[in-house]
Amino acid sequence: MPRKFEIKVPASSANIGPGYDVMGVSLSLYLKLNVDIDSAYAHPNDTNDTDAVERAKAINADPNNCRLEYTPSSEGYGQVPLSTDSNLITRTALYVLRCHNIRTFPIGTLITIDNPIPLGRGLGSSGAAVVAGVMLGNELGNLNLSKQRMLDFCLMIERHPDNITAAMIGGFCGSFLRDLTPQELERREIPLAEVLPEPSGGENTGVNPPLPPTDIGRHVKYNWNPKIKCISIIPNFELSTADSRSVLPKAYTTGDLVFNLQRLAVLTSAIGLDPPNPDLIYPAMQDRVHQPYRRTLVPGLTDILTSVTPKTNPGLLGICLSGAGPTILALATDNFEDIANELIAVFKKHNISCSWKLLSPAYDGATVENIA
Ligand SMILES: Nc1ncnc2c1ncn2[C@@H]1O[C@H](COP(=O)(O)OP(=O)(O)OP(=O)(O)O)[C@@H](O)[C@H]1O
Ligand SMILES: N[C@@H](CCO)C(=O)O
Repeated sequence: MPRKFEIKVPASSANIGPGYDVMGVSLSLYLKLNVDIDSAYAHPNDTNDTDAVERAKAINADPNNCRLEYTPSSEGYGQVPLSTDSNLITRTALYVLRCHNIRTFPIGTLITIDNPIPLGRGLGSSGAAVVAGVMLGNELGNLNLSKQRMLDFCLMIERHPDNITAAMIGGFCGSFLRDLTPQELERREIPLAEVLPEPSGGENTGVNPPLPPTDIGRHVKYNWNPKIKCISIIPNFELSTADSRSVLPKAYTTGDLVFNLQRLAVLTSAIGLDPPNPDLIYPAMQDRVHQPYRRTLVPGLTDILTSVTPKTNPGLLGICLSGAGPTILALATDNFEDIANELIAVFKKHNISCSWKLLSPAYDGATVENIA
């Protein structure tokens, strides 16, 4: 049966200052997958229709029966792999399908991806790609997995829960990973290469990958005062999450941990209060667990985090590094353009140029809509 549907997954900003690997907010910037399945695409009747013949060639050349395209305006266009064995979204979908004994996509699958989320900038591009891939596998395999179960699959790939929980569930979320039994832990710590084999080998690969343990992640959704908007200042360079995690220490002092825990406890409620209080939010967004160590990777970060305040810029509530950086997230109720220009000017002093976006929380999280 031919079928068309759209998967939509929001960007996200993780940590929000003190909530390293714990907090995240989804943002109104959406990765979209347009999926069109018709077995007739693989065998066109009209051999004079050059588009149909090209489409069939691409589908039949792919070991997983799929033609994958990005819109030319997409972030990552010409950069991300289009082979379904290598692309993060389709590899993730194949992982989910193979866990359920389905080896490839349905014959004649066309996927067009529109991605406005900049890659490697701290706006959860990989989290959105993983969530989209898990939802794609769920739809293509008619698996009827719940969002809670889909999060387990996401956690086998992106192993911290903050971005993926916000992207899947929507809104302002807190999350943790439950204690796993030694057997479950062994399964979850299987190297990524064994979860997502590359190349996948199409239908000739007979071995199923490891199923995730059940209910790995636990989460809550906090209130977010809708007057609070998210200004994202996006520097023109990429910083991979892996590199940005590699500079963090293995242990912390009690003083630094208590500093973060105190702020985290206040911030989770302060963001829902009305009116939003900058005297509470600005200091509660400070952090001693990741931002101080990432200063070496983001020129100007110390300046940004200290020189632009609610006193210098009315309307501003708080500032932090977005995810692993280098994007800066500023929460504000007013004067968005002035605040953005001020932050861009600080980066400019450090020879970094930036673009900016005014975003809001994406309350619905990831969605699937049937088109036909
Ligand atoms: N839409 C996409 N299609 C294919 N691959 C993607 C897509 N989005 C992200 N990726 C992959 O994820 C990588 C970026 O992931 P990374 O975790 O380093 O940064 P991020 O997710 O943007 O930032 P953060 O996790 O700090 O929010 C890209 O280089 C690319 O390999
Ligand atoms: N909590 C993660 C988010 C980025 O994926 C980090 O800061 O490394």
